[in-house]
This record gives sequence, C-alpha cells and structure tokens, in this order.
Amino acid sequence: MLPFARVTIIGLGLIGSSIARAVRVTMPTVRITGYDRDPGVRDTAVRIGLCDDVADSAGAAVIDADLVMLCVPVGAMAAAAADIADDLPADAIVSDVGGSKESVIAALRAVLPHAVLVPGHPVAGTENSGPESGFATLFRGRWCILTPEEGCAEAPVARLRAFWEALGADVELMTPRHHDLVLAVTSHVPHLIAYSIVGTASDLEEVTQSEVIKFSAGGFRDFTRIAASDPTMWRDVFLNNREAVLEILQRLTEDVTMLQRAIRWGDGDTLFDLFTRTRAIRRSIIAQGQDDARPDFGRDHGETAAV
Ligand SMILES: NC(=O)C1=CN([C@@H]2O[C@H](COP(=O)(O)OP(=O)(O)OC[C@H]3O[C@@H](n4cnc5c(N)ncnc54)[C@H](O)[C@@H]3O)[C@@H](O)[C@H]2O)C=CC1
Ligand SMILES: O=C(O)C(=O)Cc1ccc(O)cc1
Repeated sequence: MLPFARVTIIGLGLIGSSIARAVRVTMPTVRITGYDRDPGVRDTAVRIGLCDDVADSAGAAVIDADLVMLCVPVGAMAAAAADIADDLPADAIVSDVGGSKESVIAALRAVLPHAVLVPGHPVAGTENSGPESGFATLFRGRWCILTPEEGCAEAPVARLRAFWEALGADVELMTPRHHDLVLAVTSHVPHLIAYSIVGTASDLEEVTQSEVIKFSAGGFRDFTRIAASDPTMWRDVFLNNREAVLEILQRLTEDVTMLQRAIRWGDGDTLFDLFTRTRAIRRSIIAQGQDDARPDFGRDHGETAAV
C-alpha cells in the first residue's frame, strides 16, 4: 500500500523536482501537485510535465494533500508554511527537506502549531538548482534523515519513512540538534572551505588567473564544483546552523594551526600520520559503497531524460 495518495511539493527546484520525478517513477498512481513562488518556475514545471497539477497559490496546492513537502531554502520555510496555514487539511503530514533542522522546526512550529510535522533532510544533492536540474534517481542509495520532535506519534514517522524508502533512500532517525552537528562536520563546513579557497584564489587573480584555469584538473576543480552551489540556499544554511558551524569551525581552526606548526617546524611525522589516517577514512567510505563514483550514483541516469 502506498504511504500517501496525494503529495504536494512546495518549491520546485532541484530537490522538489527530483522528488516529483522520483514519485512519478516509483509510485506512478500518486497525484503530484506542485507550487513555486516564482511564476517562471511554475511555467517550466508545466512545460516539462513535472506534476499532475501546478497550482497558482500555495493554499490551493495543499487543499486536499496527504503529504506536503516543503522544498524551499531554509530561510524561506516560515514564509512557505505561513502561505499554506489556512488551507492545510488537519490530518495532512507536513515535512521538509531543509539542510538544517533545529531552526527550521522552530520556524515551522511558530506558524503551524497544530500540524502533524515530520521534518527531514535527504542527504543527497548537487551543485545545481532549479526545476530542470532534478533527476529521479537522486535519492537512490542515499540517506534521508528524519528528525521528529519529542513526543511525535509513530504512525506519521512510519509513513514518511515508507515514502522515502519508496524513493530509494535509506532512512535514519536523529534528534534535530544531533543532525545539525553531524551535518556541520560532513557538509556545511566542507562547503565553507570550498567557498573560501575558491574566493582566496580569486583574490589572487592577478597572479593565478591563467593558472587557476590551466591547472584546475587537480583538487581545486573539485572545490570549484562545490563552490558553485546555490548562494541563497547556502547563505541560509550557515545563518540557520550558526552554533554547530561555529563549533566545528573553531575545532578546524585549531587543527589547521597544528598543521601550520608542523609545516613550519618540519614535523613530517605529524603530517604523515594525519594523511595516513584520512586516506584510511576515504578507503573505508568506498568499501562501504557510499561513494559518488558508484555506478548507480552520479548525474547521467536514464530516468533524467524520462520526465
Ligand atoms: N541542493 C542540494 O543539494 C540540497 C538541498 N537541500 C535543501 O533543499 C531545499 C531546497 O533546495 P534546492 O532544491 O537545492 O533549491 P532550488 O533553488 O533549486 O529550489 C528552491 C525553490 O524554492 C522556491 N521558493 C523559494 N521561496 C519560496 C516560497 N516562500 N514559496 C514557494 N516557493 C519558494 C524557489 O523559487 C525555488 O524554485 C533547501 O532547504 C536545501 O537546504 C537538501 C538536500 C540537498
Ligand atoms: O553536491 C554535493 O557535494 C553535496 O554535498 C550535496 C548536498 C548539498 C546539501 C545538502 O543538504 C545535502 C547534500
């Protein structure tokens, strides 16, 4: 049995459009309604046949929904929730895909105090954004973390788990606070490092202009991919996961200072030991099959062109 019969997606960018495509492929009888604040995005969604219906307002989109999935930048969650508040069916489950959780939950609760809320975060994405960049297999073999509030009933969590599993994701539960700390280490600070190193290279433009392009086949090229990620989305993530990001940045700063000292004093053992440890981490990730180089990951899936 399907976990939901009528799914509404608010925000039809990379993640919203990928959910729509994945639902089409994996649960073809589910009725998908979409809404986006940007009329151009709504037009594109109609043109590429992303949803069964694209509504003209957020309220009209949710009026008979079983599941409402908020797929907007985390700084826009409160506004998106306010737009659906008056028309949301009392028994509909509201979820989101925001990359930070504690502040998003607080913002959603302030606007939807009585809603059945099961927040989530699919740990899957790309540096691209917009409705045409999504693809149906984005969530396959990836984690989706659900962060229900204390005291949340089990049934809605189970239904949302079944939904994400149908899209191919592996589901794990965490407290919102723990989610935010884990993601600060594994995703948010790495993005900040990429933004920062690409910015530093660009500040040295006069020295590096040609070299940056010429030699960017190395690690720098990987940084430029990450640093091409959506500015609105990432600005919002850093402002909303402030405490955890600052905590991890403090620790990183101490570790970088330690490396600086090792380089200054010619302490090769310290460098070698760390690099040996980090190489083992990379190899264990590959051994667990959690690497993007796996053949069923990546961006060129047959399903991409299908919807
Ligand atoms: N991009 C990624 O790799 C991942 C992003 N996420 C999360 O997914 C969410 C969406 O990100 P993307 O799909 O990448 O962004 P996107 O920029 O591709 O799409 C966001 C869409 O939301 C729309 N929007 C903004 N405010 C709105 C409002 N108040 N009402 C209705 N529509 C509104 C925009 O017009 C845009 O079309 C973010 O919260 C982000 O943290 C989660 C996992 C991965
Ligand atoms: O493109 C990449 O390397 C990513 O890290 C994708 C990503 C971006 C944001 C998230 O909240 C989760 C995953």
